[in-house]
Amino acid sequence: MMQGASLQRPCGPPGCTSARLRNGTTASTSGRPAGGYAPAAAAQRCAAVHSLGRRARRAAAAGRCSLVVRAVAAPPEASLEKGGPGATYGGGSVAKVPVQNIRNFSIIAHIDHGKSTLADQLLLKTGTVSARDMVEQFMDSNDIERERGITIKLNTARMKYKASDGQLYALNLIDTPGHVDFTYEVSRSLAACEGALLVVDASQGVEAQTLANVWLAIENDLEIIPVLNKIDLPGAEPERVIEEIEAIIGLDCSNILRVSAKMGVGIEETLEAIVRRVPPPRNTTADQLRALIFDSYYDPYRGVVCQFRVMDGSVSRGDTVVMMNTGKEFTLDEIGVLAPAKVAEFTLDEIGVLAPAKVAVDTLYAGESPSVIALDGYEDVQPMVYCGLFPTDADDYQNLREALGKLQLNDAALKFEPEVNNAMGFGFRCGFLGLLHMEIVQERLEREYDLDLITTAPTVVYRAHCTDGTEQTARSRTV
Ligand SMILES: Nc1nc2c(ncn2[C@@H]2O[C@H](COP(=O)(O)OP(=O)(O)OP(=O)(O)O)[C@@H](O)[C@H]2O)c(=O)[nH]1
Repeated sequence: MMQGASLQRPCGPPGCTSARLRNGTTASTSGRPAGGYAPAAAAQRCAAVHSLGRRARRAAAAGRCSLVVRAVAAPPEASLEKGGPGATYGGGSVAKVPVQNIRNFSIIAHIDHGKSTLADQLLLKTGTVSARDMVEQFMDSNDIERERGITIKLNTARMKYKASDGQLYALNLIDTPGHVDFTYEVSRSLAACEGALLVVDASQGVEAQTLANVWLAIENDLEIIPVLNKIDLPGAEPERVIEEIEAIIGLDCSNILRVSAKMGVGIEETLEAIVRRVPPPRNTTADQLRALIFDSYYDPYRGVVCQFRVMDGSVSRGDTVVMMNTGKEFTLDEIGVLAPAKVAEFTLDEIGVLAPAKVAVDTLYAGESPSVIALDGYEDVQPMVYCGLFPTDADDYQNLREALGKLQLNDAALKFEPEVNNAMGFGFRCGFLGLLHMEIVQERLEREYDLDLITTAPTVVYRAHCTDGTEQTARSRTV
């Protein structure tokens, strides 16, 4: 380590073989790459990470709006040129997209009403994913999502679309889960958008999560575009469902979109509706940076990667940003947008990302002023179901602690605290939003972090209002 130079933080994740110093130089660090990768592979990877920076710097100066990123190794042909307030697309084609041509939207619905299938069609229609590369539920990248056919995490993708007005638009999409246990993911997604496609199954009509998600969208002041999906089903009753939407939700359905995501019907109309009805983000490029982190995850190569929406100002690689809640400062090593899967388009313009930080949700800002007002965050979630998680091998206790910490970055609804049990030793008492959430967390810990776990029977907490006017809480034996 160089004398007199304080280590700011690793430029990559644990295992990356270099680190950035406060004096701007890069120094080598020793140690094996995380995850058991050979040092050569890590070094190669690290070089790819650094190479992204140049593109980011050129591109991001303009930025406004939006979603995220996961730093993806840019394909060699990805080009970012011309700078300025516009988007530049990879794959050789370069096009500018001014702020007024950006649309940030979510897809919300009750479980299984067809959100992910519709997202697939939008990706196909816009050419973001080729027909050859397309697989069902393309955006559900997690193995568990694929196996179970459900979405458990919000997923983002950026698409370019040439609308009927001849202009090119950048459409930033967030696909959300439908199951009630993952509602927290939906609320976070909606905070980063101006509009939402409300998908309703034409054979089932308005369901519990349709309503719950609509209220969330209304709370966030979003433009809601109703979409009647599965019109191809023999049991579809479009007219009855339209009446239901109007009566129960109060949405005007005179221009409702009639779609069959499965058969690819009504997709062009949906894209046009997004362009015409979802308002563009406000142009605040000249303001001081404020960005809302709506998701994050742990990458073994890069450390913590944050997905954020720039609400005001712009962001560039190399900027120093501050996490409002913790007051911690970070330098942005990489920024970019998330093309679904780690392929193709890698653009780094109006969108930004990535700061290593131990937060799942926070406001970022840059500059001197301590008077920056925090963006509305998210409500703190209250777990509904609890269970104890204990490693079968006591030596894995520390690994379990680390795994829970990393998983929590990607799942802000997960709560945990240490617990000691006479029979099982040291472990954690964990809180979940429901039984499915509990099952998924358990499965992710076992699969993604290679842990063998013993799980105690789930319990819920009751709050009893006693006749003497007191209030008591009690834990049920099992759910
Ligand atoms: N017939 C028909 N089936 C559809 C259509 N759209 C989706 N489906 C089917 O409905 C099922 C659920 O679709 P998904 O896209 O996974 O639903 P989802 O809303 O994303 O589900 P969650 O994310 O788990 O809430 C799948 O079997 C799809 O093939 C459609 O337009 N017509």
